[in-house]
Amino acid sequence: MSSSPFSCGFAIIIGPPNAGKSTLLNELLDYKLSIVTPKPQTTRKKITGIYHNEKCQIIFLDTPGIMKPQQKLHESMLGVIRDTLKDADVVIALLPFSGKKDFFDRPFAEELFGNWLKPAGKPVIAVLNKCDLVSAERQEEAEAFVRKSWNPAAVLSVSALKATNLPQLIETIQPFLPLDYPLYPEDTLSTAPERFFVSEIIREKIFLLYGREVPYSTEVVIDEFREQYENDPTRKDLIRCSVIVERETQKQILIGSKGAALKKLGQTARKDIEEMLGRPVFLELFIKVRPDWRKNQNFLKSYGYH
Ligand SMILES: Nc1nc2c(ncn2[C@@H]2O[C@H](COP(=O)(O)OP(=O)(O)OP(=O)(O)O)[C@@H](O)[C@H]2O)c(=O)[nH]1
Repeated sequence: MSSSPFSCGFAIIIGPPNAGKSTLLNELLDYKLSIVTPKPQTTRKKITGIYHNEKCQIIFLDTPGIMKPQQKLHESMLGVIRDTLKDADVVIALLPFSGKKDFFDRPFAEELFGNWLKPAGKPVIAVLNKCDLVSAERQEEAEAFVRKSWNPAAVLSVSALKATNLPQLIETIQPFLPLDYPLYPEDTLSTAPERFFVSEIIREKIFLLYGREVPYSTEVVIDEFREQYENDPTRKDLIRCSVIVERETQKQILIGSKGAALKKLGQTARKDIEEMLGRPVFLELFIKVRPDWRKNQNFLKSYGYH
């Protein structure tokens, strides 16, 4: 633990799908870094978000939700989580209140603490999210239960959605950060490149605009990102993306009748991309069918999953 007036280090947020990790990160950083949608498993790559205040700098490593490996994509996600755990100074175990009889998914919590966090040997802060769904009494019961069952370094109930107890969360994390100097300049929100956020915005729009199985079968690849506006403000930046799907029927759904759905996707994504970049862009989307890409190791590699 650090007793220095300034501290800095890496925190990993780990929890089940839909626990609220992206919401928490976005709320803490007051900026839309990782995508947030109501469907589980929308976060597929590690994102680094950086929180600053006058006392600390916390470099957050976001992870995909933990789930049973049912297909190759999921195995690769689990690998990302294991690797990210090694880099962390402190672990935020995010358990969402379920609103049901049990406080939260107990078998999952057993597995998380027993199989993942104990072997990793890192200090763990148990953060019980979605506390807006339960009474204060129930929060206290749940906190006591977590302390007794797994004895983490700290336990705290928060609501990422309503921004409840978030300053307390920062204060709880701070003593576990080992460095006494910041690793990044104060205005750095994330080290991930702009093109990563562009693809995340497009993926978010696909999740929001299309129902059924389509979003889960989709990957977005940036083929070209030509920055021309800075040198010549009469020319917009050009972004060419491939939207990869598994089947011809999914391609038809993405395109929609007379291309209407694809047009809407392009328009809504472009608006957010321009807002994020602070400059105008010309966005081109190409839909490509790659049968069963999620089961193919070569495709997974070429899309950045290792
Ligand atoms: N009531 C309530 N809902 C929340 C809270 N935090 C997040 N949610 C909701 O829970 C859902 C999932 O939130 P995300 O932030 O996408 O969850 P995630 O853990 O990043 O999900 P994955 O992408 O599956 O890993 C969304 O509908 C959020 O609005 C909270 O504090 N209270």
